[in-house]
Amino acid sequence: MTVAVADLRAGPDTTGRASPADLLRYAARPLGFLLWYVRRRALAHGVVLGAVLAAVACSVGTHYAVKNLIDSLAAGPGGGEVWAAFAVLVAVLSADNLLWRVGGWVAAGAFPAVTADMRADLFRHLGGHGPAFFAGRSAGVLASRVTATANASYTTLHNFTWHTLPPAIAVGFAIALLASVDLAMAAALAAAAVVLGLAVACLAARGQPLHMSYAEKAAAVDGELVDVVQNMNLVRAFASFGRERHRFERVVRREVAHRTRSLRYLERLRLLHAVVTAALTTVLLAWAVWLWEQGRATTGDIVLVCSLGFTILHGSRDLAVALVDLTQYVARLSEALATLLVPHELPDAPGARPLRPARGRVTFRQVSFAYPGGAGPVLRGLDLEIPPGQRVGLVGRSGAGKSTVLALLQRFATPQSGQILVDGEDISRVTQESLARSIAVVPQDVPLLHRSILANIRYGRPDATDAEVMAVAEAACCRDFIEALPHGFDTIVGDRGAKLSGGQRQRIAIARALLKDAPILLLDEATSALDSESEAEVRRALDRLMEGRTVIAVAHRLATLGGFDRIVVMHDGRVVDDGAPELLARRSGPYRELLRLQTFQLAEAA
Ligand SMILES: Nc1ncnc2c1ncn2[C@@H]1O[C@H](COP(=O)(O)OP(=O)(O)OP(=O)(O)O)[C@@H](O)[C@H]1O
Repeated sequence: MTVAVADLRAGPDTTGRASPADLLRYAARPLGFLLWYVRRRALAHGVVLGAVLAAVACSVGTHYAVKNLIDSLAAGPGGGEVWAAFAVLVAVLSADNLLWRVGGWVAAGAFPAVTADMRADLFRHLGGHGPAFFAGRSAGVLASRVTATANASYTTLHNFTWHTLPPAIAVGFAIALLASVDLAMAAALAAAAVVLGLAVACLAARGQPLHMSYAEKAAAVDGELVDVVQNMNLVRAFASFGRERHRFERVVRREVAHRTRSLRYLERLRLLHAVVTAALTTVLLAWAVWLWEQGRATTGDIVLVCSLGFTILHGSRDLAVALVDLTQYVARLSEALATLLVPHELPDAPGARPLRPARGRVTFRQVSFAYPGGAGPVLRGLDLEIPPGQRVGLVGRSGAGKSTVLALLQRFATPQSGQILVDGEDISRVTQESLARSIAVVPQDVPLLHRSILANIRYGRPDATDAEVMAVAEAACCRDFIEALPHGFDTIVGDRGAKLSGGQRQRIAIARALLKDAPILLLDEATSALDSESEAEVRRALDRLMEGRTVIAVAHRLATLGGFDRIVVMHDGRVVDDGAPELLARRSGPYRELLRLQTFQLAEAA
């Protein structure tokens, strides 16, 4: 009973979530995908189906009840037959109306709930992808595909239940009833309806590539729009809005042309069906009158034959139109699923365990790595051993592979050979969630969600109390500037923190990392884009954050590594110099060369 009630409930179904493997089975099977979600709410959809079946039976039965009434009237007054026939007609009419409404009421909960389940599962599936997946795709296209899946599923269910199923059942019932009057006529109409239905379905299927290509072009419009909106500052800075407008209009024109081609194909099909239906209706009417002239049918029979004949012909027309529309919705669903249901690049290893609470020892053992499709190896047998609590500055020329070291440690990609260990555990054998909990990152370009400052800091530990959030904000030197904002901690930061300065964003990231309290801290150019005033504040905040943690900091400016225990110089994917900064500065080698170069550049700039 609990299951049955849950089945009728709206909102995402969190009990029977789809695993990535479940979802991927349906990447090329849009109807199977939809059916899978319908089955998860079998009771509700069963009620809708039952109501539609019964309602259509009543609709068709109405014709028979009218024939009965006419025959009773023709027999003349007397007896209670006329009123009995009248009562049957009223009962069938009322049941017809009521059953549609029962179906509508249950469907109003069930269909949106299916789309909620789908969106929840697709969102979860998206979350399992690594950075490489998102780097290669537009955020706008991905977001719009999730919405498109839900919309296409809803319209498919709606169309099937209210526009495809009823005429299909009506045609079946009507042919069965007609057979009680004239078997030959019923057989001929059945044959015509089947041939017509099949012809339209075949032609409709042939239009699938047209609908698919329209769906792709529609997705491209969404992607283009989001890309430009996200980069509006860049567009303005280069005074290129006019150029972007032309580009957008071109993409929209292309989408409109494909949409028109797809719609016109459907219109041609409808026209073909209308012409054939008109011809069949003429034949049917002539046949009915001929039967009456022969005295082989009563007046009521003629009325029944005519109304059932119309039901069959109009039903087959409605069915054809609905089927044609359905192919378009299924094409949209298919296109969206093909974009979204891509296997995860880096799933957890089978039987992966959570990383034990770590102290922060980091080991790279003979790690070699090349990006897929990249120019060649980026890391070549890299060896690096960092004991817990050590502060290491990673330096070297641009392209040496520094950021790649940080990316591999977070398991954004897997090395082709070698091992990366945290506290002695191979990170490819532990769950990615537990690894992420052990590492805090402060990057140069701080990602912030379009939420309040409080929510953004609390992201580091969702169960932190307000007092704990205030404490880390204080330690990260951001309390003063936050409290000076009009809404203080409740200020919404704007898209990706657009309402804050670079230094303010950086300090919020530091507060967030303090709250996370992970043993390993990665700093990726955390102070490179700041002026000296905000850099001093960020430095103070960073010093507090670094206390007692293993730190790996990628830095271009060697001056930002003051107070570090160790410097590792990378060149061409290898470690070429390694030691305490004072030691490296004293002896000739790659570090001293870098130091000399930067001192020279600074002097020149001065
Ligand atoms: N996602 C990627 N796909 C393909 N190649 C990449 C990718 N990311 C980086 N690379 C390449 O790998 C090499 C090393 O890049 P990496 O970003 O690790 O260097 P880096 O030392 O951090 O450089 P910088 O100091 O300029 O940030 C570069 O040649 C770069 O072009």
